[in-house]
Amino acid sequence: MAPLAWRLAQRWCPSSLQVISFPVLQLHLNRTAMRASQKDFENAMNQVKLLKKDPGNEVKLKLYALYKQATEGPCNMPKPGVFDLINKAKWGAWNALGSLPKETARQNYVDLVSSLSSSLESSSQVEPGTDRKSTGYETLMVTSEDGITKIMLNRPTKKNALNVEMYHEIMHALKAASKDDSAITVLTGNGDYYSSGNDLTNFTDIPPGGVEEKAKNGAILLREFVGCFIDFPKPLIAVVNGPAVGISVTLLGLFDAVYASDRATFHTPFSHLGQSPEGCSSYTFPKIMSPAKATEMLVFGKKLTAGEACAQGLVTEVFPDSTFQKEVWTRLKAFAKLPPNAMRISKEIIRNREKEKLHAVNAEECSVLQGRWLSDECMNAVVSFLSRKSKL
Ligand SMILES: CCCCC/C=C/C(=O)SCCNC(=O)CCNC(=O)[C@H](O)C(C)(C)COP(=O)(O)OP(=O)(O)OC[C@H]1O[C@@H](n2cnc3c(N)ncnc32)[C@H](O)[C@@H]1OP(=O)(O)O
Repeated sequence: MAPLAWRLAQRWCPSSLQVISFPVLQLHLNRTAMRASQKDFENAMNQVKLLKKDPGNEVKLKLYALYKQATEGPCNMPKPGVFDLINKAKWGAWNALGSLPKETARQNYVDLVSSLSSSLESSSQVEPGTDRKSTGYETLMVTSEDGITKIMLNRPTKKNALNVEMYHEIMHALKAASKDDSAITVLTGNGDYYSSGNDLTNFTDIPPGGVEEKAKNGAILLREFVGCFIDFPKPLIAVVNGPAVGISVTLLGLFDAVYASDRATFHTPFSHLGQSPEGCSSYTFPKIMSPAKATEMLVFGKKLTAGEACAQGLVTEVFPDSTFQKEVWTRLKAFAKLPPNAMRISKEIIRNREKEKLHAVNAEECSVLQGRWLSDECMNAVVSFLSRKSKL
């Protein structure tokens, strides 16, 4: 039996299958299960040697840890002494994988190398100062043109739900955009949705450490992810092309401007999902729109139209859907011609005095959410969605 199904059955379906449609979950798990062969693993090891760019220490540590876990299993080395910094870091990375099965570590190693090969290769092909299209991403389309780096969420058939890979790719794309020669950065969605928020299937892949480890890893990922938005140094603009849900809404409080189509809606149904606000919205929303209006959205899950979101200050301006792309991009191209250093410095002076506070809020929200993810309220909501029993 697949681990998630087993755990959910144990924990949330005490007497019957009324809450969870078991075959649906099982089918879902079968569809998503992938295993790398020994040959794939060996190919990946060879690929690492061919990487043209140094992927950096953090990634090298991840590779080391996954390699050791895949070949030897859980960490079996004694913890190095305090002054043995390099071996201590390696030990820490390996030990953090706990009892992750060898096959999963092998698969994660292969995935990581494959993402490195594509992203590093694509960036190494870029000539400085030239327009470019990055094809190295699985879940994004990233282009840089006319002084604008556009990060487009690209899972239109899943309403641009953010799976774990997408969280990592967005962080990667933001880090790259913060250093490239564009003046402004834009986040938008491909298809009819801006984003349906966190991909609820993220909850299905339960590691051997159980739901507690899953929740802990989720909180670490979320904190790092939101931190990238807090620290982003250039003007960051959201082009909200359609409905936005959950984390794709809460993050808007960290953007410097938000342009929305009149088709867009803004929905944060955290209580319905047994969850709590993230993306620093527990701090930014009351400041932007008043505590009572923030409560309507974040606690009672009130869905706002684009016009309402604009009236409450979350959205900068709303455009008719028929002319949205044309009008917004004309405007953005004009902004991108402004002196980039002046824009950066002005953003810094507007945002910097809040940064420390935002990081503290982010940490607190992630820790609260970690607890919520372990609650029956949350798990029932996820199971209900996955078993096709509910939608927002
Ligand atoms: C680790 C960091 C965690 C950060 C914490 C973040 C919290 C949040 O973001 S909370 C918000 C979570 N989002 C949702 O609860 C939305 C769930 N989705 C829906 O309710 C609906 O899909 C819809 C209202 C967004 C759209 O409905 P509809 O127009 O009828 O389209 P479908 O439901 O048929 O969707 C097409 C396709 O996409 C899949 N999908 C859509 N959203 C998600 C999602 N958030 N997670 C996973 N999958 C999603 C949907 O299941 C369909 O898939 P297929 O059936 O395979 O075609």
